[in-house]
Amino acid sequence: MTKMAPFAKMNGLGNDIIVADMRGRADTVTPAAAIALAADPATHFDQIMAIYDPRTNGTDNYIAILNSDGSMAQACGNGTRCVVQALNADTGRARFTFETIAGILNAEQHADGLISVDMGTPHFEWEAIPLAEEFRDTRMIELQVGPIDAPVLHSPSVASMGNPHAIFWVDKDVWAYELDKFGPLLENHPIFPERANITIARVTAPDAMIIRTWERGAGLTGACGSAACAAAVSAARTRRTGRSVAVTVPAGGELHIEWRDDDHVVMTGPAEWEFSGTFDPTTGAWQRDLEGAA
Ligand SMILES: N[C@H](CCC[C@H](N)C(=O)O)C(=O)O
Repeated sequence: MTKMAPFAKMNGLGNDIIVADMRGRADTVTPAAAIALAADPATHFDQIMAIYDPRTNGTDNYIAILNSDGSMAQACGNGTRCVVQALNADTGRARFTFETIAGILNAEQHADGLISVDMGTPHFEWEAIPLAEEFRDTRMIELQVGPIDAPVLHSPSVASMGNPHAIFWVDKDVWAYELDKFGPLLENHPIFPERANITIARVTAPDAMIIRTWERGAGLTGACGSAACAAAVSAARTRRTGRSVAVTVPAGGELHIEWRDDDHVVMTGPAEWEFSGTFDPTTGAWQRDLEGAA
């Protein structure tokens, strides 16, 4: 049996996150361990954020992101805020530079407890998202669900925040759509060779929108930070909003997204600790820490 590793069950606005402390170890969190932890209702998560020792000079930690189906994700905004809060509690530091498979990102915990993550720059080229075929205008690609002459959802914007996103604009209440039914079909549509995170978005003001997301590899979630970023930049690009937007997420609560003039997207929001335990990174066997234990 491998040595147990500490973890914290946390959430970022209802996005269920496990922060796994893999610092100082040579082993990794396996897809099998992720699938086992996701299957247990007590530890069910949307993403595991595994914190490793740094691989590159100038970075604090390497972070691997696993979805609940065991696949890897390039970005997880809500999870990154949870990592910052966990490391802040451990080290007292407020600013961090992380490396992920998608690159380097900076994050900071503010005095009021909110956490900002610089999610990097968005990409809109069809090859970058990626799409299976060329689309000159990624503000509105040809894709629809429902009857051909009366589609329920159609013409999404597509964007990469390191990971692939499609945003369907709607006028009605976002809860009126059967995202549990359409999400899996769209996530796995052949137009998305690496699958995609699927969001429906309703703009409610020039600086506000409400979204729901079907996440690649995780399904319906309480919130998806990178989708909020992808929706905000897509809304600004299509002149639905300005570059500073409050995004309401399904679990309730808001993320603030700022698309800065230097093209970086900065997401600000809370993170919440739920409980701590230890787990076996190979099998996913776990136990809860005793309440009040030192
Ligand atoms: N919940 C995450 C996104 C996970 C993305 C993942 N589902 C994928 O791209 O495979 C967030 O807050 O950004």
